[in-house]
Order: sequence, then structure tokens, then C-alpha cells
Amino acid sequence: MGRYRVRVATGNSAFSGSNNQVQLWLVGLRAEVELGLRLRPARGQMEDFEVDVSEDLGPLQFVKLRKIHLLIKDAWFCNHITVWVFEQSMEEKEIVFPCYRWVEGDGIICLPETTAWMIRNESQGLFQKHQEEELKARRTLYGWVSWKKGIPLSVAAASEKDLPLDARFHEEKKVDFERTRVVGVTEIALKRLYTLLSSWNSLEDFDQIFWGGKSALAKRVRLSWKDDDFFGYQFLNGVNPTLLRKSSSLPTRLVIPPGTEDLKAQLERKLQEGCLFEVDFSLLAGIQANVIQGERQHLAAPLLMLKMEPDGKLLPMVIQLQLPGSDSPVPPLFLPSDPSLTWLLAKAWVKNSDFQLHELQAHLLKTHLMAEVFAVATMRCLPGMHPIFKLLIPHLRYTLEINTRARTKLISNGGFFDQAVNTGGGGHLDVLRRATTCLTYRSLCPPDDLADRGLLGVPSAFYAHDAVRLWDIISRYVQGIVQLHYLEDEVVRSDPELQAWCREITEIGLCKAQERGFPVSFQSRDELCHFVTMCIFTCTAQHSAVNQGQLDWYTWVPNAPCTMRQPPPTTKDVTLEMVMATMPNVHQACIQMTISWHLGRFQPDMVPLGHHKEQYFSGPGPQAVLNRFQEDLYTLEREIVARNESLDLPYEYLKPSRIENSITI
Ligand SMILES: CCCCCCCC[C@@H](/C=C/C=C\C/C=C\CCCC(=O)O)OO
Ligand SMILES: [Fe+2]
Repeated sequence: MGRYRVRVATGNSAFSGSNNQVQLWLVGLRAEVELGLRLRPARGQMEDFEVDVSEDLGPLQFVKLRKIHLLIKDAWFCNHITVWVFEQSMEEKEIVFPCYRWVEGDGIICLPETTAWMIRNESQGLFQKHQEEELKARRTLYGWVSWKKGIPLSVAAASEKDLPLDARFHEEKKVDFERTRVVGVTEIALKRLYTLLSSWNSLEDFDQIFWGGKSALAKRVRLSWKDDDFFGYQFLNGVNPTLLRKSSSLPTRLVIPPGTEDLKAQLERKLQEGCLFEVDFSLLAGIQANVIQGERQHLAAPLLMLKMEPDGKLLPMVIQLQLPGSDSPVPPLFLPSDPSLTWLLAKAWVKNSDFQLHELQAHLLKTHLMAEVFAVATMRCLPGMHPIFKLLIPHLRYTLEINTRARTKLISNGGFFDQAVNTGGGGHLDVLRRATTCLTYRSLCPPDDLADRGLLGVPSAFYAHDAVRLWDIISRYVQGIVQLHYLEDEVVRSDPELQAWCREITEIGLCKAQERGFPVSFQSRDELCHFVTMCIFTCTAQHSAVNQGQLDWYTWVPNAPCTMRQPPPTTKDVTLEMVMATMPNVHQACIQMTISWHLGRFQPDMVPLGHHKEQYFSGPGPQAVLNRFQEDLYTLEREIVARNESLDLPYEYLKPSRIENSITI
């Protein structure tokens, strides 16, 4: 018996309130009581009321709530319920029941109090029963589907409309996304009109559709894209810093034609000096090129060799556009000393190939689709009271919707890839399949990946430096939360939901990825922390590193052509007509610019890394861990700002304030 003060907190997004009435129960260890209230929750409001309860409820464990609709069903977004208990001779006690979900229909929803997972073993199985019922419902809502064979599984939803309400964009996000689509489509139409009667026979003609440049760096790209150091820089710190690796030997595919022995000597010297690097696009070899509006597009599978200069500049040394084969046993090598247009076209072929692997492998597969697997497995295996659910859920916001939209608008039949990209038309799916077969656990963990690629400690590798710093900061955050909940390794080993989550990701979502180093169980807190750190890094920092740069590096189309309309050159006499006949046409270029802007622009409702408002945990322990996380991020922010001040090209994509807390675009 005692007095209770109850606070009902409603979300702040549009339509979060409800005209329906809400009924509440308090459920204690010894009894439960219906509060006899009928409140209508209002958007952004916290509504308090007090009740005297005659029964002895015992320690509160759940709040139960139900929305009652007479005529119209009006979903309600409940943030949380907080209860203060005033009991005789005891000081006031605050108990929080997090929700952060839509309350639809008229079923009863059970909210466990925030520390429930810690006391679940002593509470007569009440929590166990709740967890089982919750997961049974979630497994119905969040199903797996194989969208295309050979790539990670996705959420079962034909379009975003089929997703559960809790996975949908909130109104503000939806309105902004749709508005941007309309702006983009309008811009393409206006540019088509504007260029109908104009020439398209010089590289400067791309200016006609480069309206104002969507960023300062995009304007710099337009001015400097032809420069070799600017070209090389992008493989270290551009929109795709994931392919560059330090050479340990001359690649076997690099057949040196007779008469170019001095080139071989230069390469070997750089190799010996430890400053030879390579980017190999062999993954594209043999991929079927797209046919766009009846016009066959073309693909290459380049190898690019670069040398790291003492001043940190990365300069291209040689480009081989095709793998040696029966029809071309010694493919021509293109050199910086070639005629300027020849060398420029060879570099353009490298950047077109980089566009394919960046968007399909680094961006779509290694961030978006990985995050989707984490999201579906989390919803299917971890109950809301589980500490790893609470840790991860803020980093999974909106990902299922943005990925579903990608499947219906970008990589679908007739989508962006089919309309304007030379791997479109089905080749893009083969690239995804090939990339999936070489998707290792190590490649998703920067300390391992960058070590394997020889990029640790390279002074001008700013992505590498910032990625390792962020990994360490996120790792400390994860360890802080894990150590509060798993007091020894045995607790990890004997957590059935956690072990099921791990297996669901590796064996189901990633289609038996244990062969690629992914775990099928966690034997220790360290193993758990490493994996969860990878999940959060992938959903935040890594996506930021490969998404934001689309706006800066892809809106000046010649710097990263989305398609190539003529075959790669096989001789050195390249004309401007050949270059313009190869580069994307006006329509394709307009589409690339618009999509790159749509996907790379700053999201107006973005939540910066570590600054989500939802409080799934409560108590001083988790809050102190989160506070330390935010302090570490702020320290890194200041470090990056200071470093960037001395750079001609600041590297901004891993500045914590620019990293979104989840993949939402
Ligand atoms: C610039 C090429 C992008 C290739 C795919 C990159 C990975 C996925 C991407 C997610 C996009 C999701 C939805 C975009 C949908 C439509 C865009 C606007 C066109 C339209 O709506 O018609 O990561 O950001
Ligand atoms: Fe993205």
C-alpha cells in the first residue's frame, strides 16, 4: 500500500499524441492494480497524476498499458512511464519503464522496469514469461527474406509500407525524404530542358548541370579533379577509403610489357622503400555491363599502383585497365607520362570502377546490409529489457526503412543502377554476391582491417587515424555497459538470448559467415565487446565515412563517372571526342548528381553519435558510461578540428559531430 506518482511521457514527433484513451496498471511482485485512469496522451507532453493504492504491490516490476479506441484507432508514441513510490518510512523511489514505441490497437503492452534484466532470475519467472511473449510477437513482425541469392538476408518487406510501425520513418523524416525526392526529380527535368539545345562535347560542358556545387569541396573537386595528387588522395581520404592497400609484392597480374623495364625498376624500388600501394578492382572482371536505353555500357577491372611521397602525397604510377587474358596477354599500361587525355581517361576508368565497388561493396553491403542484419536479429532475439538490445537499438533507427527504399528505388529493376550505372541491369547483383563471398569479420574492424592493408601509422591516412580512434572510444563505451551487466565471462556464455542473437546474425542473416571469421557464439566479455563494437562502428562511423562523401566527390561527375559508354582504351591515342563519348551522357550525369546529393546531404533530423535522447538504461552506472562516451567523442572532435586547420583538404567525415547515430540515408 502507498502513494504513487505516475508520469506518462509522449513522443515529440508529429502525430505522437492520441485521441484514444489510455489505461494503466501497476504490476508488483505481490499484486497488480488497475489505476482507473483514462488519459488522452498529448504530443511532447509529460502528464503526471497521483494515486493511493491500498494493496501491497511489493516491488514494482511492470507497467501495463492499453489504448482504448471507441471509433477511431489513433496510434500513440509512448516514450516512457516513470513512477515515484512514496512508502511509509521510505524515501521516494523513482522507477522508469522505457517504451519508445508506437502503441497501436487495443492490446495490453507490458513495460518491464529498466533494471529488470539484472533481477530476472529471482522474480518467479515473471520477466522470463514476458520475454518469451515479447520475442514471439517480434518474430512475427520481423521476418527474414532472401531478396537476392548470395547476399545477406533482409527484412521481409516488399516496400516500406510493409514494415512494422516502429521501424518506419517518423513524420519529419518522411516529409523531408519525399520533399528531397521531388526536388531531385524536378532538378533533373530542368537540367534536361536547359541542356536540350546546348553542346556536350567538352568536359567543361558538365558545368551546365553543376549548379552552384552542393559543397565547398565539390567545387574544389571541379577545379582539381585532373591533378594526380588529388586523384591519389581520394583512395586515402575520399568517399571510398576501403580498397587501398600497401603492396607486399608486385601484383602477379601486373605484366610489364617489353621496353618498360624502367617502370618495373621504379616499382621495385618503391616496394623496397615500403611506399608502394595498390588498388585492385579484379572483383569487376567479367561482370556483365548494363544496357541503358539500348546503348551497351562498358566495364573494366583496373589495377592502380601508387607511391607514397615523403610529404604524404599518394601519386599514381601506372594503371592497367584489364586483367591479362588470352585475348590480351599483355594489356597496355597507362602512365602519367602518356598524352594528357589518354592518362585522364585511364584515371576516369579507375574512378568509374571505384564508384561501383564503393557504392555496392563499401557502402551498401558493408554498412547498410550489415546494419540490417544486426537490426533484424536484434528484433528477433533480444527482448527490450536485454542490455545489448538497449545498447544497440539507438544505432538501428530508420535503417530497415532506408534499406527497403534502396531495394525498391536504387538497386531494383528499373532503379537508379539500371538507369545510369554500368554495373546495372544485373551486374550489380553479381558484384554484391562476389563482395559477400569476401566479406570477413576482420574487414569490418578497423584495427584489423587497417593493419591488414598496411595503413596504420601512415601520416596522411586521416580516415585510418580517425577510424581507429573512434573504434577505441566506442569499444570503451561498449565495455563500460557490458561490465555493468556481465560480471564474469560465464554470464556471457550462459545468456541464451545473447548466444541466439550471435547465431542468428552469423548463420542466418549472413548465411553461414563463420567461414569468414564471424562468431557463432561468445565465450567471453571481450569477444562480446569486440562484436558489439563492430556493430556500432559499422552503423555509425563507417557509414558516415562512405556516405557523406557522395555529396563532395560524386556531384562533379567526371571525377567519379557512374557509367562508361565506350570500351576502355587499348592504345595511347585518345581524343576528346573519345573521352566525351565515354563519359556519362547528360541524363545519366544529372541522375548521378541528384542521387549523390540526395544521399550525401546532411540529414536535418540527424542524431549525432552518442547523443540519442532515449533513456533505455537508468541509474548512475550506465549514465556515467554514456557521459564518458560523450566526453571522449568531444575530445576527438577537438583533435580533428585542430588537425584539419593545418590541412589543405580537411578530413571531416569522422568528426563525431558529423557522424549520425544510425544509418538513416
Ligand atoms: C549514388 C548511388 C547509391 C547506390 C546505393 C548506395 C547504398 C544505399 C543508399 C541508400 C539509399 C536508400 C534509398 C534511396 C532511395 C531513393 C533515392 C532517390 C531517388 C528516388 O526516390 O526516386 O545509401 O545512402
Ligand atoms: Fe547510406
